Amino acid sequence: MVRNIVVIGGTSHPQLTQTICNHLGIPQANVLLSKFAVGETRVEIQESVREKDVYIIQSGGGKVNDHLLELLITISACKTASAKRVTAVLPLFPYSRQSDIPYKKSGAPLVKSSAHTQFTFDSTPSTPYPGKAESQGMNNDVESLQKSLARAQIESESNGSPVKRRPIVNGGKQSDTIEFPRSESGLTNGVNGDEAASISSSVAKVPEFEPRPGYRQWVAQAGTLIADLLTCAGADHIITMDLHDPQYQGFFDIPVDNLYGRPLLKRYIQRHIPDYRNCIIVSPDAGGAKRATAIADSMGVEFALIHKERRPTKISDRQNATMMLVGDVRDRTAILIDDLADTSNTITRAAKLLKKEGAAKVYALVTHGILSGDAIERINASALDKVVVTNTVDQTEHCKRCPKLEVLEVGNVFAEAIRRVHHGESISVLFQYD
Ligand SMILES: O=P(O)(O)OC[C@H]1O[C@H](OP(=O)(O)OP(=O)(O)O)[C@H](O)[C@@H]1O
Repeated sequence: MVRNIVVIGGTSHPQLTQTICNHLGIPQANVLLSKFAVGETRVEIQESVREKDVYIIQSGGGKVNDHLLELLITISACKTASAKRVTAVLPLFPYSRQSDIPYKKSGAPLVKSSAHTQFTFDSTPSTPYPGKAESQGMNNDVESLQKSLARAQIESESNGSPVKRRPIVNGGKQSDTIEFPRSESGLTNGVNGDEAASISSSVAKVPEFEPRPGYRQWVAQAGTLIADLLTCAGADHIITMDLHDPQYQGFFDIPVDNLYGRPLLKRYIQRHIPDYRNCIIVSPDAGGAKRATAIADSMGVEFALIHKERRPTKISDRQNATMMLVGDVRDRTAILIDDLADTSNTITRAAKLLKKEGAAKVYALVTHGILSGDAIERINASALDKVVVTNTVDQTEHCKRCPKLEVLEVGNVFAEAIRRVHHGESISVLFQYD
């Protein structure tokens, strides 16, 4: 039994809090977590936390925004009640997939631009028009102009930017009408009079902004905000597991302990997958390759990689063409390793591809089984033989609906991390799994 320690469980995962408390040999703290009629979160700490070491267990997944706000208010409540130290224990860290864009402390994205720069929606490369010469560094000949227009169209199609579609000329032969701007001298910019005469001479206008699906210029990346909110609320320390992006730790000014789920996954493979030495570990996307190779290397088994191109639309055979396998899985047991399964599109599509490439069996071992929306139905209907997740997210309801699902317990790992942090011991032993 550890003393002077208080464990508070949020509403996201009561079972995990109970397991952690059982391991620590202490009862959960009395707290009232509810909502006012209007929908606002209400938190009441019903025992003294003065000068105590407080751990608040709250996972992502489910009603993630409600859980996050409840956590922030609980941290603040403990802090104002004079807790000595408050540690937020987030088995699944919310918003951790939204850490892509680095922000300065002042809030602006870390991009270089002069103070007078204004954002415009001009074509890329910039569109020539009367009075405006071709951009620097470009040759003023037809070929370079054609190339730049072609590039602009490819960019427009690949990233959804608001660059207007333009006809492309192939090898000097017009596949469609192409419009070049006329200079005031009567000559088209960069094209002599004869050449200009052979093509349409109407003036190209500066394209106007036309928002359309897929345009992501203003998609907020909330990573920094979430890190700042936790710190502002009063968190002194964060404990989490398998952060989607480990660099996210750098967003915090307080210590972050990112525990690994790999030892649990590795142990499962060794104990439950028949003839595991002949299996092949597969990463379903390039982002998870490091994670998967770490497990493959530690067990001395082979590794394969799937190149995934994410398209947020329905699954179809055509879409599967955007996944490509690098490696040989024929007649082998393939084990997909990933940090999380949310919609489960990634693992189910990967499983389909692996079976198509001749895999005998396909397992998916994932740390965070978020399984939102119709993920369970997708898994049930998929080529996956088994899906193994940890209970960083509550799996009670998922298990009832998914016979392929198996759950590994992480309560003991978090309890041990809490015990070690409380006593000021090293937790690096929890990172080792050989
Ligand atoms: O179950 P799903 O909804 O398909 O999501 C799961 C996938 O999403 C995450 O990667 P992400 O697509 O964010 O790419 P990344 O690994 O390159 O960051 C994660 O690593 C999984 O591969």
